[in-house]
Amino acid sequence: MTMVTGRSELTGEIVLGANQYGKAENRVVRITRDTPRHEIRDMNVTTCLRGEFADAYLTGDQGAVLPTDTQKNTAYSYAKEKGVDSIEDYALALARHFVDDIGPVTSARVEVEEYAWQRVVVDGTEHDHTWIRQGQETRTAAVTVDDTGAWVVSGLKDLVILKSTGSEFSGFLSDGYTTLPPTDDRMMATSLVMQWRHTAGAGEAGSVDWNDVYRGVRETAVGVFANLHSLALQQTLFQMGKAILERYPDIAEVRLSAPNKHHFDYDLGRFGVENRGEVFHADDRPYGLIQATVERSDAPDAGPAWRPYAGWLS
Ligand SMILES: O=c1[nH]c(=O)c2[nH]c(=O)[nH]c2[nH]1
Repeated sequence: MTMVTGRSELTGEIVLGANQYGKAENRVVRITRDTPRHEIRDMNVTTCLRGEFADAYLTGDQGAVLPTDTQKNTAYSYAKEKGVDSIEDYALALARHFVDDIGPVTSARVEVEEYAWQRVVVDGTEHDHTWIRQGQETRTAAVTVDDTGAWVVSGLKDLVILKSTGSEFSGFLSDGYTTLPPTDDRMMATSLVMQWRHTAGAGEAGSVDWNDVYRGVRETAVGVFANLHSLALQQTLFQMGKAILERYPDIAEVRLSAPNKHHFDYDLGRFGVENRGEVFHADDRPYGLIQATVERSDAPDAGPAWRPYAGWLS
């Protein structure tokens, strides 16, 4: 961030700063059909290359540039060649290929979103090749590979969760603009975004059961949300992160972001009707946005683990 201090004329040399490029949002759907019972993995795959690409920007020389079209083709081909046992392993294979096999690439980042499908049940029997899209919840993975190692951040987003009691909010600071009444019984709802950084598993392929850890982390977060009597969404987020770190020693940190999806008691008193937390107005905006990182004091350095592609350069 640049501080604006007043009018000045800058005369320094103009140079190319950080740069990266890739193919964003390849919609890759992989069906495994080796048996009559098919499996589906539905992904949104983003590839990003970092390396010796300055000439493309400075002179237009494309000699070092692996086209984004080729990156797209590789993402689709790897879904077939390597399969998609987990989005983490798929992303690691793809990122490693770009770093190991494409000369000018010094670092590759692959970001994957996965959409969940639920097998339909027809006449009491699970159907072999038909599914229904499961809500808006999305599983995510962001993998970075360079010559020195690999970093894996797993996550989820848009997990919409609500509890109708077991939440309060009171004792807050108040000033002349404060109108919010304290409450010891409110609805609490959010659309949770969570990412967790692994310290293990980036080495040997198959050394971490990413799918199993994902299920466990999600289960832990949901359990805390449901069972903790919450004094604030802030407290709930910290306890979620803490429980995840306690359960998984290989996870270094958890980042959580949670919009407070406000549900206000609708004033039925105007009609002489009592409303005891039974009828709410679900407000979609504005919303409180509560965010926290829960981390270990001895967590190893994050390196490029959080350096994003889809977003902006950092
Ligand atoms: O859990 C909450 N945290 C807040 O910081 C806050 N602020 C607010 O108005 N309601 C809430 N609820």
